[in-house]
Amino acid sequence: MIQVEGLTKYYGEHAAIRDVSFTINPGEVIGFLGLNGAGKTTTLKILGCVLLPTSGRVVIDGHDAVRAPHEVRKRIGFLPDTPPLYDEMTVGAYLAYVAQLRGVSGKEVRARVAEAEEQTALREMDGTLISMLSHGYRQRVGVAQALVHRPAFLILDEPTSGLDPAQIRGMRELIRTLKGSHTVLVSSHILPEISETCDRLLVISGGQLVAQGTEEALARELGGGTIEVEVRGDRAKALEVLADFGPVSVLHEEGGVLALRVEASPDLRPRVARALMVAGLELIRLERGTQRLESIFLNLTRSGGAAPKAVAS
Ligand SMILES: Nc1ncnc2c1ncn2[C@@H]1O[C@H](COP(=O)(O)OP(=O)(O)OP(=O)(O)O)[C@@H](O)[C@H]1O
Repeated sequence: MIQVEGLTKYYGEHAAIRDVSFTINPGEVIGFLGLNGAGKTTTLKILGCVLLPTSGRVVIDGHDAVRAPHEVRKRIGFLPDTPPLYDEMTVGAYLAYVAQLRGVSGKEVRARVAEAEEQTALREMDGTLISMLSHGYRQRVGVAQALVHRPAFLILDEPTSGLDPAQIRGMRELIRTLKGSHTVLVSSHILPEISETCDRLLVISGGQLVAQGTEEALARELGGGTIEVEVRGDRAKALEVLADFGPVSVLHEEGGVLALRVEASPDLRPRVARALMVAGLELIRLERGTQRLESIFLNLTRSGGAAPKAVAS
């Protein structure tokens, strides 16, 4: 279990994070969501034992990150925003070096390197110089170095940053395969990525944790969420009916069918359906919108950290 209590970090006069507290249970995959400069990297570096907090504490499986960093480092694997790779080494040699640094015994090193390469689909790159790797493969080596000592807890800072769509899909699949065997904290400012891979979200804004919970629960608590409908009939009437529920946008219009999105809680779907039918519109489709997480996120971060703290589960 990971317990973070009242974590604060000042850079000079500037507080990068303030009074951040959360708990992560074994086996959970947690998304750490925030805009640029929100304080994600600072928090993750403290959890990764590469930065000391100004105040507050991090306890991992009963070990305090400041008082017992060695114990904590054994239990965590950290992919920083820039992976610490040595260009002049081969992938295999680098991973073996990292394994030894992290205390893996000499006779186990080869097996652990092979295991980490297997997990990150790097087997065929074992003998390749790191300087020859594409950005996507370098990210994978970054994840492999975080896994090589078999830590229970993995911290991944923006693992998909700079990857192309195919590589992003590969990284998402990799994170999914780690689910169950590892506890994972993965940061991102890319919403769909977090939504697809994580069990629960921590949302940080202006250095403060502004919400935590499942996507469903946050949508419920914070009134975020959208409803999408397709209707046939009087266009102006459809817009008028939906505007009673929230801001409306037109998604597309084809063959007399109008697709619309309204920013309203998906719980209101039965009322929206009734209102459209009462207004004489032909209802073709009505469902929970896919932009749900984005609207929650924008609601939470719009006020730059002044949003009320919401805990939902
Ligand atoms: N070494 C540093 N010295 C001074 N200020 C810093 C330092 N590192 C970060 N900051 C500031 O602390 C705040 C939080 O930065 P942090 O890098 O933790 O955010 P982030 O959420 O990871 O952002 P990004 O997504 O852009 O990486 C920002 O205002 C940043 O400018």
